[in-house]
Amino acid sequence: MSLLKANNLTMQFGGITAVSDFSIEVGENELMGLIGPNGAGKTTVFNMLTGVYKPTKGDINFAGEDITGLKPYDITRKKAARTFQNVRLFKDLSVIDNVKISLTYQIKLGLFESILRTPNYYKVEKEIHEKAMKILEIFKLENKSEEYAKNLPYGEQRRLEIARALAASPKLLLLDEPAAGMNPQETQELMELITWIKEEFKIAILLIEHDMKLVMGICEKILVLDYGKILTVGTPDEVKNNPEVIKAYLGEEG
Ligand SMILES: Nc1ncnc2c1ncn2[C@@H]1O[C@H](COP(=O)(O)OP(=O)(O)OP(=O)(O)O)[C@@H](O)[C@H]1O
Repeated sequence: MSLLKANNLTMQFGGITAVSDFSIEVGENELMGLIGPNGAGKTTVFNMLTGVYKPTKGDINFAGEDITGLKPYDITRKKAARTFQNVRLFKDLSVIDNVKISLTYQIKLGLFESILRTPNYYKVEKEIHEKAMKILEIFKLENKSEEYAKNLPYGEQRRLEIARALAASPKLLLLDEPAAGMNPQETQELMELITWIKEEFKIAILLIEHDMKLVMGICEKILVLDYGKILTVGTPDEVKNNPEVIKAYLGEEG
C-alpha cells in the first residue's frame, strides 16, 4: 500500500515553473531516491511535500489523508519528518537537547504537571532522556550528548539531524542530501545506517542525493527529475541504463 501519493504537483515562482506535473507514490516500507541535475527541482519537491511551499497545483495524500497546504509543523505531527540540504540544528543547544525537542513534541504533559514538577513530570523526563540516549547510540553520538551541536564535526552534525528527525517517530523520513560534505568512509557508513533504519523501524525513506553510489547502492526505486519534470522512475539498473538519464547527466558535465 502506498504511504505517500502525490498527484500532478506544480510549483511556480512568479513566471518560473520550478516543478511541473510531478507525481510520486512511496510504499510503506520503501526506500526511494530522488535524483536529477542541479536545479532540476528536487528540493522544491521536498518543500511541497513537507508544507514549506503550498503547491500551485496538485494534491498530496499521506497515510490516507489529504495534507495539501498543511503547515510543516502539522505535517511533522502526521509523521513525515525531514532533514535539510544545509544542516539546520539548534546549534546552541546540546546534542541530546536537539533530540529531546523532537521527543517532547509527542508527549502530552500538562502545564500544571510541568510547573508543579509532579512525580509524573519526572517519570516522563526520565523516559525522554532514555529514549534520546537510545537514538544517539544508533547514530554513535552517545558520547557527545552534552556537547554543543555547533561543536560537532560536520559529518556528525548531519547524523544528528537525521537522529532528530527519527526522534519524531516518522512513518516517512525525507532526507535532503544526507551525505553532502561527507568523506567516502562516512558516506559508506551512512548508507548502511539508512538501510538499517528502514528495516529496523519499518518506515519509508525518500532521499535526495547527488552521490550516485549511495543512491544506486541502497534505493529500491529511483525517480529522476530534469528541468522540473519526471524523466523516468525505475529500479537502479533501469535508471542507470536509461539513455535519457545518461544524457541529462552528461549534459550537466559538458
Ligand atoms: N523560492 C524560490 N523562488 C524562485 N525560484 C526558486 C525558488 N526555489 C527554487 N527556485 C528555482 O526552482 C528551480 C529548482 O530548484 P531546486 O532547488 O528545487 O533544485 P534542486 O534540484 O534541488 O537543485 P540542487 O541539486 O542544486 O539543490 C531552480 O531554477 C531554482 O532557482
